[in-house]
Amino acid sequence: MSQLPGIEGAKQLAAYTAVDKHILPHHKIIGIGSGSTVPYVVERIMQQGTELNKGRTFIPTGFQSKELIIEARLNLGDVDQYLTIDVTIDGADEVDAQLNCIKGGGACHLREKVLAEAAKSFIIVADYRKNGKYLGENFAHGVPIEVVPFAYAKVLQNLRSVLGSPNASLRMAKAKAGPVVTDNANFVIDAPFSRDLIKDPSSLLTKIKLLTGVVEVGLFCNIAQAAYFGNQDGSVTIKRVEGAKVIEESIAAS
Ligand SMILES: O=C(CO)[C@H](O)[C@H](O)COP(=O)(O)O
Repeated sequence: MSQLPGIEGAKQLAAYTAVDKHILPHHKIIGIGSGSTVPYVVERIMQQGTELNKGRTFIPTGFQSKELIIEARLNLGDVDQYLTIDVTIDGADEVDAQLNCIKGGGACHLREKVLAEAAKSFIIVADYRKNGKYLGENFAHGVPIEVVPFAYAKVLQNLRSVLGSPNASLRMAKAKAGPVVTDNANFVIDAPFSRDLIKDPSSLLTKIKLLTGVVEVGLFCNIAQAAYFGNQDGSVTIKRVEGAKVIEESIAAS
């Protein structure tokens, strides 16, 4: 299905397959996530045709996806107008066996979580590198935590000395002197945790969220209904919730 080589091909494959399965003609309000996989989601949605898309509204998770929606000439909305979204499709930095995710590599996880929770179905698209058994297995940068700027030093201290993340650090900008500033004018801390501390991500999420000054945590627990991973051989691995279980299946390369 994908004509692109390597990792880009894997991202495109995941995105195209997820759109084909989850963005159906009757879906009118659609959440668009952030990152480098999501442009392929928008590409595939556009391939569904102008006629279908003119009756739809697309809600972005941040500046990047807003630009994608505008450039594609799709109808733009916001989550304060549409409290219920039919489907949100987004990327992830890592997904575990239970479909818990680390998100926020692009510092958009506050809006991403609002749109994920507002959606009747929240679907992840990623390349094979993000498909793990437990969180922190491959993604070593840590859990992204959005904080209000004036509280960042205190949150850092608490993460290091109370919650057991000695290497927690303020995310610094690459082409600007100073910290990364989110779309909500906040800072981001990246907090790596040992396997022992992250093995119950819901409990860790609660502890981090209770620190005063924390706005949102990039741990998405029990929110995703399915994750699509494009593989190097052109196949797609799908993990999806069925009842109380997560089922894993594969679509062979076409
Ligand atoms: O959470 C995110 C942004 O905050 C992204 O969805 C995540 O970083 C994955 O991005 P990519 O598709 O580039 O791997």
